[in-house]
Amino acid sequence: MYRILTLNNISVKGLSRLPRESYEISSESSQPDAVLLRSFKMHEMEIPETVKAIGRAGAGVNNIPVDKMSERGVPVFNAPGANANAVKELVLAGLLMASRNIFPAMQFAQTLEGDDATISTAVESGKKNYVGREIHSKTLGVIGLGAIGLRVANAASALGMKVVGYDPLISVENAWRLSRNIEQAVSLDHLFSQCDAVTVHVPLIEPTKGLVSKERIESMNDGAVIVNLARGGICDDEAVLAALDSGKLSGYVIDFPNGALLNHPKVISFPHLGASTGEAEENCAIMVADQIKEFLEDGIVRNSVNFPEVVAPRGSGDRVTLAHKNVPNMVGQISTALANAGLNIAELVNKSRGDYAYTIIDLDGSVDPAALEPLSSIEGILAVRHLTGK
Ligand SMILES: NC(=O)C1=CN([C@@H]2O[C@H](COP(=O)(O)OP(=O)(O)OC[C@H]3O[C@@H](n4cnc5c(N)ncnc54)[C@H](O)[C@@H]3O)[C@@H](O)[C@H]2O)C=CC1
Ligand SMILES: O=C(O)C(=O)COP(=O)(O)O
Repeated sequence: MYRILTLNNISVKGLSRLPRESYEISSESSQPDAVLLRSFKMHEMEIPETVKAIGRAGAGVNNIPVDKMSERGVPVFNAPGANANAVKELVLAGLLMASRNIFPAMQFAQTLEGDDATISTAVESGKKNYVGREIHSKTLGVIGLGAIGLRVANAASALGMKVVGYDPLISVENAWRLSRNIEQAVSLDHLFSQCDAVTVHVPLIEPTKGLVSKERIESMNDGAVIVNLARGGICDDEAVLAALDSGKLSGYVIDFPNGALLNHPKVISFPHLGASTGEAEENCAIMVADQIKEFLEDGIVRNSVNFPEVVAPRGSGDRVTLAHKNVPNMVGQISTALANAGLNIAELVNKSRGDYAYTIIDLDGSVDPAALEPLSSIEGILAVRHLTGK
């Protein structure tokens, strides 16, 4: 029986991929084999030694101590692209809300009273206070052309915007999928200097902290809009508020409000709503539950953010998986330890990614677990698992 600890509500469609005959799923499991979560902040949590994998039903992993898990040989999985359409749609909604003063105009409409003729008169005289700007022909900068940024860039271009993109690490696949109408910005400074609106779609990591800075905002066109459905901390909030007050910016759309932003009339705050659609919640939960199942049952690593992708069809014998440091002679030492134990390797796959590597070994027949004990004492080995033949 595998034990799964859930730290957030995970879509039932996803959880149903883990059959109850072999999976016990609980929000209170004390010795879990794996953890499933969304935005729960794990940094302060004592993560039990029994945890072999963590599955983030979503994209961002800044709520998970990924480095600590890497050192324990624990893969952290996410669900790339599974909520990207949901975020794209809310980005477009936010951009339109900011451009057309939709929220204050709605608030005005809700205050109207009287008979139909009175309301109609008030509507016609009041609307001049909410005149907006069209997004058509305006320039949108999209920072980060991953699953979300790619979709936002293509959709905005289809709506008639001039789109400029920036992503020095863009994947080949996404570069192919990007509309050829999207221009490539040579630098972030160059992007900001030509934009009427900028939307950020990068992870919150050291190089992206404060990326939307005072200087860059000042270089934008007057009355520009910033959209941040990525993470708080990517924009310098103090600079954004000053630019809203001076009129340099006309709107700020944020999915991660804080005390300073909440009451500003030009800030459009959403309660971290980007991925909150039934479709996205299901997609994410299904993807990550499948990946956790494959890992627990077959040691397969797919869509991990800290270990390489290692997919190998299962043989009939026992399987040994090893998460280890990416240093010379690991495979040599592992093979020697197995040979010393009299074990014959049927298949071996080894892949590395940065400082870490992962090896799957299929053995001939079944193996006494004691014979595998020497593997754990090889320097640089982080986690060893023995999966008995199917
Ligand atoms: N508001 C919400 O509910 C949601 C927010 N997010 C946030 O959006 C972020 C992006 O999500 P996805 O597009 O799915 O991730 P992704 O991993 O597909 O795309 C991220 C892109 O950012 C690029 N990038 C990384 N560092 C960069 C830098 N310094 N400058 C420019 N580009 C850089 C990468 O090359 C990659 O193409 C997530 O990390 C998460 O923080 C994601 C989903 C939902
Ligand atoms: O996928 C992400 O990065 C998100 O921010 C979505 O978070 P959530 O799963 O809605 O708590």
